[in-house]
Amino acid sequence: MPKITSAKTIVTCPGRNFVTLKIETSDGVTGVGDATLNGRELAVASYLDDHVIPCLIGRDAHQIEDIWQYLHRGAYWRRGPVTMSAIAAVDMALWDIKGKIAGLPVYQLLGGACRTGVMVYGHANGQTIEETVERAREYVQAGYRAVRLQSGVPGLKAAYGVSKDKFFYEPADADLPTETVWSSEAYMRVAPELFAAARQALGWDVHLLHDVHHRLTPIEAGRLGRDLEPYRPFWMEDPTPAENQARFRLIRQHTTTPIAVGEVFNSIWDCKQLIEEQLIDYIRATVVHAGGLTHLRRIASFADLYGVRTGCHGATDLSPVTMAAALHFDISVPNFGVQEYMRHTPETDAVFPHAYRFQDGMLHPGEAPGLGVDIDEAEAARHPYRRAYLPVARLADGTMHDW
Ligand SMILES: O=C(O)[C@@H](O)[C@@H](O)[C@H](O)[C@H](O)CO
Ligand SMILES: [Mg+2]
Repeated sequence: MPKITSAKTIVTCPGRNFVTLKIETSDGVTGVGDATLNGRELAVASYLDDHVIPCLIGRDAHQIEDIWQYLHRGAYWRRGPVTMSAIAAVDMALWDIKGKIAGLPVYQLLGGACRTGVMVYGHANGQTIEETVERAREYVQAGYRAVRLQSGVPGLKAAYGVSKDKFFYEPADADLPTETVWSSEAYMRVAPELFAAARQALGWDVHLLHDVHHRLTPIEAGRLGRDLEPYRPFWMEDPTPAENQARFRLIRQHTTTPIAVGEVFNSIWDCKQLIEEQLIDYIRATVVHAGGLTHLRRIASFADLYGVRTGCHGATDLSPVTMAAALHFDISVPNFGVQEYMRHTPETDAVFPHAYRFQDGMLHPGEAPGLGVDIDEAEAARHPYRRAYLPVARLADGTMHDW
């Protein structure tokens, strides 16, 4: 059996920080896992280096479930984004190793393909509605079947999801958190106008998505959902903070606009009530922050009981290792919805060579054994860590709000 002989974390910053776990076995087979937690990267690297890796050495790399249970139960202190991202990285690397030894792409080990490819959505954004719709048109012309729309808000210097760069979006932009000012009132006026303009320009054959990014109260979210209904959004994402899952009952009472939640979740307990009360339509939890493929499959199976579909997070702060692992998950689950695909920069892709390819609005994980992604350590070493924080948001009167 392939024993784990060594493991290490690799921190690199090709334009933004990534933490990668690399595990080596007695067979000489290696596997990689993403351990990136935007703005808190070194916490996960330390959790792995100082607390997890010593416990891995000598274990049977094939025992993915037992190692998962050992790291989850054995820590005593359970859950949380740092812990579950570290466990996720181990899980991804062990599935990578298992696939390489079996000579099969991981999706074949997960039950095989349930679809020909994985529908993805791109990110159209702009300072104005016109700019955003123009970007969306470019995504449609590039073959995307689904596009997220995020525009600036008149009167606000910055709005979530609006990038200075036309194609790439990276919110962790400063050595200390950038302070932004938010107005829900101004935002709630412009979002329906954005969707009206987009439907007018693009028609009905493209899925349009939107990320509220945790910023509204439940009743405001109910109002926004109702205002968007004429434009049939594919989903309204993160309408309100989800620590209290019961908050979503009020939104559900007021709108049929589909709801997606979960990119900040790290375990099934964060979404159990949302799913069993059918308060959401898509679960956004992803491989790197929700305990890896092993735990994410449990969440997807539970969601399937209630007709909730997957819609995994796929922002640039999730490395190509997560994107590769997510595609093996996406193509193999029965209740797949859509996969976010915020493309990485060429600089990042050079550090993480990968097999997945975009074609006709879809990604496919490829047929390489394992996850089909690796880390070029020499290239990674060229990009030293650089501290970066996500922004924070305050209201005009200084009250802390949700970014
Ligand atoms: O839906 C999304 O992609 C966003 O919510 C992310 O861009 C999110 O802001 C970042 O992943 C935070 O690091
Ligand atoms: Mg989001």
